[in-house]
Amino acid sequence: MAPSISGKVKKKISKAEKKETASSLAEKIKKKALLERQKSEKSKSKDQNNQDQDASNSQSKNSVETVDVEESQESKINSFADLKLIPELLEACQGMKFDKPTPIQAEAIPYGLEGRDIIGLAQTGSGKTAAFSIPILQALWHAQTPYFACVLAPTRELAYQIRETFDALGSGMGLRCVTIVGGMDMMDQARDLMRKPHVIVATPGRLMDHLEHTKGFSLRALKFLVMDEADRLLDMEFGPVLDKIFKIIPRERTTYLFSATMTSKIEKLQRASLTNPVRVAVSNKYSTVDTLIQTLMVVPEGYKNTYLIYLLNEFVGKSIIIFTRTCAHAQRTALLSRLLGFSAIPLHGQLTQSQRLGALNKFKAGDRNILVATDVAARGLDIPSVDVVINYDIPTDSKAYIHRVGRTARAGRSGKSISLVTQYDLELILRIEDVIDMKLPKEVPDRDIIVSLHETVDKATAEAIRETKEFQENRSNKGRKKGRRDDADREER
Ligand SMILES: Nc1ncnc2c1ncn2[C@@H]1O[C@H](COP(=O)(O)OP(=O)(O)OP(=O)(O)O)[C@@H](O)[C@H]1O
Repeated sequence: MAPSISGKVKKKISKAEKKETASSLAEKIKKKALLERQKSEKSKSKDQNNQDQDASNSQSKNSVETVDVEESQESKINSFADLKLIPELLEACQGMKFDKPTPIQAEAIPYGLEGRDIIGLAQTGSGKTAAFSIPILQALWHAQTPYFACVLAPTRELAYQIRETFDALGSGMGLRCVTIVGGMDMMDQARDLMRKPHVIVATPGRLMDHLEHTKGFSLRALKFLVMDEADRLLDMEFGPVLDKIFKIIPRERTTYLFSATMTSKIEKLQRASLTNPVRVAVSNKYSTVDTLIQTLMVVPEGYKNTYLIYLLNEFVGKSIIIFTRTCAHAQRTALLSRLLGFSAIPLHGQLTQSQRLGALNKFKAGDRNILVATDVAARGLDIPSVDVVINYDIPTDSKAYIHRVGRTARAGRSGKSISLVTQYDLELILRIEDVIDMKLPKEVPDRDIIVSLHETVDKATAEAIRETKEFQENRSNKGRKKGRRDDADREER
């Protein structure tokens, strides 16, 4: 046991020394905490990826009984007419300018029409939503019963988007579809549910609220359950509420799991209680699309915002999504961009639901050409015009990287992604390169421009930090109820 400092010696330590000791100690503690955090983040993502990897390595044999349908098989389906769809659906596809089925649609829809459970795996932007909507609508045409299908999505914005696809495809068949998500009025939703909708698109938390509290509403008649972004929904933070939902919906039903990145963990898939599912995989486990150009920029400490503004200058006028790890980063980065004359808007979980929908609509309409978002916008959002995705913060989960960059280069269009990499991110980037099975080429900015920008950006950053603090104080002063978060955005703070 190290001898403790004697009383006399202690007295001699001057106040200044104590302060000095304290501040260097604080510095040490901060550094240690940062290292701990990075270590735990790395080990968490390493565990996550290793588990996934282990399970996928051994998954084919002892996984849920499935039939792999690889794209390599020459698909017999070359047109929507080949699918023998009802005329109303054929006309809807034509109206949406769907000339021919995408690979996932050509492979999955026939199994759906046969009544099979499906695990659908296809790249981002490849038409998975229509792949699961069409068989449901074809079956609904012959059944015409309320509460026929329920689609679960991990975020509110994605739920709205899926509802739009159902409305468009079901436009000729008197479809009644409702969206049930957090952050919106419960009474309005209860009224919508009493109108006996055919299809319910929901985030799990709010759906469970209604199943527990809305009189007369039940899913006893349910025939189809879809989990879009299924691997995300089967993550632990949705565990308890999903288990409750699985307990009260009929086991006699058709179940679809779709995603661009699928979990192979057997127990997770079994929780979704699939019956002899067919696994339709038209891409390998984790792949990004070929029309996407992906690069990275190594950023020196303290220069991240300058590099970001350098890129915004490079891509002036383009439609850009910037992804950050936390709400505060999203708010601050949007404010910084606006202070420097860019048309940016934030989207994150600390905004009200109407602010979130407003931000997304402004971006979709082109009123703002830069959306600064947390991972609440990483999955599923389909905004055809997005030209560039910038990873301001590198995601700790490699799957989040695939979904983020998949917001561009959709439906065969080209797109670009750039990731800003600091010395703390090297391990994460190596893991991402390993998962997507490609080395991300480095881009080097024009040094002179960086130097000329740095001071201005630094000043604007200080102002953006001040305004972000103000935003967060106002928000907590309003005492916004800490409702349950539907959004699976575990890294939002
Ligand atoms: N057969 C088709 N022909 C042309 N465009 C299509 C077709 N099917 C879907 N699309 C369009 O492709 C875009 C992407 O579709 P969707 O959002 O369903 O992709 P996704 O695979 O679900 O993507 P993500 O994995 O990011 O959720 C949408 O704009 C959709 O309207």
